This record gives sequence, structure tokens and C-alpha cells, in this order.
Amino acid sequence: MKNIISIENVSFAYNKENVLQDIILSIDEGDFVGIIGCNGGGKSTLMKLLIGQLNPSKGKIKLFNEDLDKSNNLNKIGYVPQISLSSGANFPATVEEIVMANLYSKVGFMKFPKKEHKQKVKEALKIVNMEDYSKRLIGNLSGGQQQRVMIAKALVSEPKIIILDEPTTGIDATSEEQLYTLLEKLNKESKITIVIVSHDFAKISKYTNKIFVVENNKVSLMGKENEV
Ligand SMILES: Nc1ncnc2c1ncn2[C@@H]1O[C@H](COP(=O)(O)OP(=O)(O)OP(=O)(O)O)[C@@H](O)[C@H]1O
Repeated sequence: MKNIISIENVSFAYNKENVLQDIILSIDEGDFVGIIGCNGGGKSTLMKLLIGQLNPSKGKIKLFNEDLDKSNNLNKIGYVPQISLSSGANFPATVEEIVMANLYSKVGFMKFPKKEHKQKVKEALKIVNMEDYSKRLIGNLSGGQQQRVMIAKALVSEPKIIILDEPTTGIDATSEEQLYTLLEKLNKESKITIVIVSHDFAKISKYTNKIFVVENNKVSLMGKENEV
């Protein structure tokens, strides 16, 4: 399988606090990757390094075989950050506005979205089964529905990889199962590589083909590859 992300001996520290040390990690096209580990272990930090929001203090990250810091391919990664559902409750934006926000670079500054942009938003919302909610304020949706909108937002820019940081926090078991089923479909049918951070080992084991454990400043691969 084609390698799309490779982390080579990367270390990272916030000020003097060493969070990740000499880590090695490889993700191939079509992988469904789980990232687990204890609280404060460095999972979110690792995700932020993958999307170029943080830079390694040592080592190299490659995206599609190019140095990530010089790469033009960062737009091929869709990122669904850890969200606090309560903080978004009063956010005065509709579902379609939230998803459209990821097309602003295509729409252009101070310009109105064209028909084609609206169509893309509609298609992304259809994939996550939220097309009937496009005019609703984001704060008036359930936690599971808000997460689906965030995935539509990531999908609208047609990514090759989607990275999700604990997307099931605060949502019920049924919505969680639906979310994983949706991710599985995107992975199998749309061939999108998925990287998901979670505390739920049982769920992660069921859906992923590769699991990395972030622990004691290190990242190790669990012996699960090729089982699925
Ligand atoms: N912006 C920051 N500045 C300084 N330290 C930070 C910053 N962000 C995170 N840290 C510290 O880095 C360490 C790793 O944090 P990180 O958020 O990556 O862990 P995590 O594994 O995602 O945790 P959780 O499971 O609780 O979400 C923690 O000790 C945290 O306090």
C-alpha cells in the first residue's frame, strides 16, 4: 500500500515540557487508524503535528512523500478537532454556513458562494445524512448531529485523509455507532484514509486496521495490522 504520512524520529516539546520523543509512525493510503493513550499523553499534539499546526522540534514529517512544512497537500487533510459541545451551543451560524466555511478559499474573500459551492455543501451534508438540517443553527442540534456537520465540513474540501480528535465525546451510544459506521463507509467506499483519536479501545479495535498507542512520550504500533 502507498505510504501517505510518515513521521520520522519526531520530537516535540511545549516550552521545556517534552511531550513526544523520537516517534516513528507510518500511515498508508486506505488505512483506518486508531490513536489511543492516557489523558495528557500527547494524542492531540500528535494530530496537530500531522496537520501542520505545530512543528516538530526534531525529525521530519512527510505527507505524500514531501516534507510537510513545504507541502502543498495540506488541503488534502480534513481535520475534525476536539470540540466542546456546550461552547458551540450559542454560535450564531447555520449548518450550511459552518460547512461552507471550508470553501471560503474557493469562494473568495467578500464574495458570495456560487451555485457550485452550494451544491458541494449539499452533497457533503447528504453524505452525513444531515441535508434536511442545513438551515438550522448549529447550537440547536444534538451532539451527534453536530459531529456529523463537522465531518461534512471536513468532507466538503474533498480530502484524502480525515483526522478526528475524540469525535464521540459527549454523544450517546447510538450516535457513536452511527458515526463509526459513517467513517467506515467513507473509508471503504470513498477510499478516504481515517485517523481517529479515541479513549474507547473496544470501538477502535472493531473498526480500525491499525492502532497506535501514545504513552510515556513514545508512540507504538499495536500488533493488529493486517488482521482486518
Ligand atoms: N498549548 C499548550 N501549551 C503547553 N502545554 C500544552 C499545550 N497543549 C497541551 N499541552 C500539554 O501537553 C501534554 C499533552 O497534551 P495533549 O492535549 O496532546 O494530550 P492528549 O493525549 O490529547 O490528552 P487528552 O486525552 O486529555 O485529550 C499535556 O501535558 C498538556 O498539558
